[in-house]
Amino acid sequence: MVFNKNDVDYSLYLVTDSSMLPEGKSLYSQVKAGLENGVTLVQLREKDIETKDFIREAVEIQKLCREFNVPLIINDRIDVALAIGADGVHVGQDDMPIPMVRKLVGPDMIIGWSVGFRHEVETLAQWGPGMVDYIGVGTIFSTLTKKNPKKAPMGPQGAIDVLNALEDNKADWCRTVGIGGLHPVNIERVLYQCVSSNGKRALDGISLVSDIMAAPDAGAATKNLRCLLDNRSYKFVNLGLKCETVLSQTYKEVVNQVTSNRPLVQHMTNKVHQNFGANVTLAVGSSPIMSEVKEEVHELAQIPHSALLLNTGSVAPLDVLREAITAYNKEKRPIVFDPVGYSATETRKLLNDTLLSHGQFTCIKGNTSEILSLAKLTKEKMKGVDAFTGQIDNEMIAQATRVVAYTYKTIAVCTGEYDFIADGTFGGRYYLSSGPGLSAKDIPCVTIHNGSIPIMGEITASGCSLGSTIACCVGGVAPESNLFDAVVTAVVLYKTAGKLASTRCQGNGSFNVQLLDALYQLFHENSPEKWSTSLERLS
Ligand SMILES: Nc1ncnc2c1ncn2[C@@H]1O[C@H](COP(=O)(O)OP(=O)(O)O)[C@@H](O)[C@H]1O
Ligand SMILES: Cc1ncsc1CCOP(=O)(O)O
Ligand SMILES: [Mg+2]
Repeated sequence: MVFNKNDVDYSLYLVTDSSMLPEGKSLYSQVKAGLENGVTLVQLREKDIETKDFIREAVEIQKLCREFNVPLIINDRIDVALAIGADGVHVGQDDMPIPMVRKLVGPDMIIGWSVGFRHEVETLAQWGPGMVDYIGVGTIFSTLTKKNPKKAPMGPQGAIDVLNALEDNKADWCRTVGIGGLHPVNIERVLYQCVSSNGKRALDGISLVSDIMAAPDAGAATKNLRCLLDNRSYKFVNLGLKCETVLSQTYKEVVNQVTSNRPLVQHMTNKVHQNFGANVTLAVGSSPIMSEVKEEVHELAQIPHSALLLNTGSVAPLDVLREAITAYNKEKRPIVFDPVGYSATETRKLLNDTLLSHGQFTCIKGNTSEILSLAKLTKEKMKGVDAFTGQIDNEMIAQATRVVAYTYKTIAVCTGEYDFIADGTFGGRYYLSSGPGLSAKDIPCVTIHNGSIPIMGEITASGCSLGSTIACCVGGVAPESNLFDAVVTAVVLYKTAGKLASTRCQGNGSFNVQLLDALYQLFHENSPEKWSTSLERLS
C-alpha cells in the first residue's frame, strides 16, 4: 500500500470496460492515455474474463497506475485484489457484505460501495469510518454500460438525497463519486446541482467509462473532461450574484435591451395559454413562436436571443420536451420552467420531476401551491392548477421559494399578492468535495408588492403569461447581463401592468384586454421611475 487513503483524489475516476474499445486501441493504451491527461483513480472492471487473464491484465494496469502514482481499484473480485496487492476493491449492493470484505482485505485497502438510497448510507454510517471509504452514487442517468440496471436513474435530486443522508448521519469520512450516464454534456450540470442542503458537501468527483474507454482519442477526451472538472463555473447562461442594484435604472436597462434584441421566445405551453401568451410576448417587444416540433428545437435554440418557455399545463410528448431542454442547454440559452399543477396528480408530478432532472433551468416560476410542493413543504395535493388556499404566511413562502431556488440552482419565482424571487444560482459556480457553505436560507431573496389585486388571480393563464414575460426578459438581455435583474424586471413590470389594468377594467373579461394594453404601454414608455410596484430585499 503506497497511498494514504485520506489523500486519494476522486475527481476523475476511470472505470474500464474492454468490450467498448475502438479499433486499434487496447485497454492498456486507453488507460495510459487517461492517466497521462488527468485520470486520478482507475477501476479495473472486467465482467466476462477468466481469472488467469484478469490477473495478468490487473498486474499490467497496476504497473501503469504506479508510474502515475494513481491508485488501482479492482471491481468485485476481492481475491484478485488481494492476490496482486491492489489499492482497493469496489463492491455492489449484491456482492459480498462490506464487513466481510473489510475483514478479508484489512484496514488499509480502499473499499468502495455502490449506493443509491438513504438507507444504504445509514448502514454505512452505523459501520463507522473503518468500513466504506467512498461510495459510487448512482445510477444518476440511464446508461448502456450497465446491462441490466436494477435501479431507476436517480437524477441529480437522488444524488442530493444521498449527500444529505451522509451529512445527516455525520459520515464525514466517506467520499463520493457520481456515476451513471455522465458525459461532457451533463457533467458540469451534475456537479453544479449536486450539493447537500446544508451547503457543506458536494460530490468529490465523477466516475465514467465510455467517454474514455470508447474514445478514438482517449487523451483528448480525458483532457476535455479534466477541463470540465477544473472549470468550476457552469456558464449555462450568464449569471451573476448581484441583485442588490435592482432599481428603476436596472428595469429601464433590461427593457432597453429587450427592445433592441427582440428575443424569439419559443413556447411549449398549455392550450389555455397559447393565444394570450403569444400576445403578451408581442406586447413586451418580443417575438413568439408556439412550437412543439422535436425536429426544430435545435434550430430555434441557435437563434441569437432565443429563449424557451416550458409550461407543463397541458403537455407536449415527453420526448419533445426533453429534446427542447437538451437543445437550449446545449446552446446555453435560457429556459423558464412553469410546472403548472405540479402536485395535482402523481402523473403530473412524475412528468415534471423527470423534466427537472433532465436539464438546467434559468428560472422556475410557480404559484404558491406549485412552489410549496416543489420545496416539499406541503404534502397536500393541489386542486388542479389552483394556488394554495390554506393558512400560509409570507415567511413560509419566502422559505419555499429559497428552497426551490437552492435545490434546482435556479432563479425561483413564487406568485401571489406578494411575489417572491430567490437567486439560487451561486453565479454559476460549482464545487468539488465541499459545497458553497451556504444553505437555502442564506441565498438572496426579494419580494415585490403592489397592494391586493385579486382579479389577477381570477383570470386563467395569468401566471403562465408572467412566464412569457420572464422568458422575454431573460432572452432579451445582453449575454453579459445579470439574469436575476432580468427576472425581477419582468415580475415588477407584470405586477405594475396588473395594477394598472385592474383600475381600468370593468370585470374579468375586460381585465384581460386591459392587461395586454397596460403591458404594451408600460414596456414602450419605459419609464420605470413611475412604476408603482415596490421591492423589498429580505434578510
Ligand atoms: N391577490 C393578488 N394580488 C396581487 N397580485 C396577484 C394576486 N394574485 C395573483 N396575483 C398576480 O397574478 C399573477 C398570477 O399569479 P397566481 O394567481 O399566483 O398564479 P397562477 O395563475 O399560476 O395560479 C402573478 O403575476 C401574481 O403576482
Ligand atoms: C386551467 C388550466 N389547465 C391546464 S393549464 C391551465 C391554465 C393555468 O393557468 P395559470 O396557472 O396561469 O392560471
Ligand atoms: Mg392564474
